[in-house]
Amino acid sequence: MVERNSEQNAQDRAGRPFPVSWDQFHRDCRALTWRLNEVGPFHAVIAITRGGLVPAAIVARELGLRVIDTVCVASYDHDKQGDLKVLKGISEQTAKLGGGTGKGLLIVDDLVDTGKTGKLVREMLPDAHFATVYAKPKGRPLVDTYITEVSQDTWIFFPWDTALSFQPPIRDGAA
Ligand SMILES: O=P(O)(O)OC[C@H]1O[C@H](OP(=O)(O)OP(=O)(O)O)[C@H](O)[C@@H]1O
Ligand code: HPA
Ligand SMILES: [Mg+2]
Repeated sequence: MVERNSEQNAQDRAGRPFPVSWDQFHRDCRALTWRLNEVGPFHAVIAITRGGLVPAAIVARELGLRVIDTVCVASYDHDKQGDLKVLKGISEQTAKLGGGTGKGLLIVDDLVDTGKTGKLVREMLPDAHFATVYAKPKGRPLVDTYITEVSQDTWIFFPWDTALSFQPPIRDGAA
């Protein structure tokens, strides 16, 4: 029997794998921006770190926005969610642009899963527009605009978390 390493077991626990390449991610971010372009204009983009930094850079570039702030939240240790910790909120300057409630601000994250992170940030900025590239059913009601929905038991593997590696043939048990 083939020895399965701990990373493979972690992926099994995480459910159906959905690997996303840089190319695909860029395309999905551009598709998201086409939708957001109909909704704006926005004063600033707020990335939920760290995953939101990548789509926020692409969306900001496409929308011509140069004011970019962050809300720094930590919760997952690989595929296990712990308590949410807000390590940094938005700056006073960005808060002013949003009139204190986030009006005209665009919050961007890579995905919503349970929706816990999105809920926390929405509470901080109730009138902001919340956009994600991917959405799972539990978190989807929190998002104003997203591109691709995946099932709750799917685990999305982002290109910045992965590397090319050998895959066994499908008939030999590859996912
Ligand atoms: O809807 P939820 O169940 O709250 O999960 C979604 C959040 O989880 C991931 O971030 P994570 O906390 O893993 O940090 P990271 O962005 O630094 O990877 C992802 O980037 C979202 O921000
Ligand atoms: N992929 C990567 N990070 C995540 C996910 C996911 O499906 N859900 C919560 N954080
Ligand atoms: Mg995140």
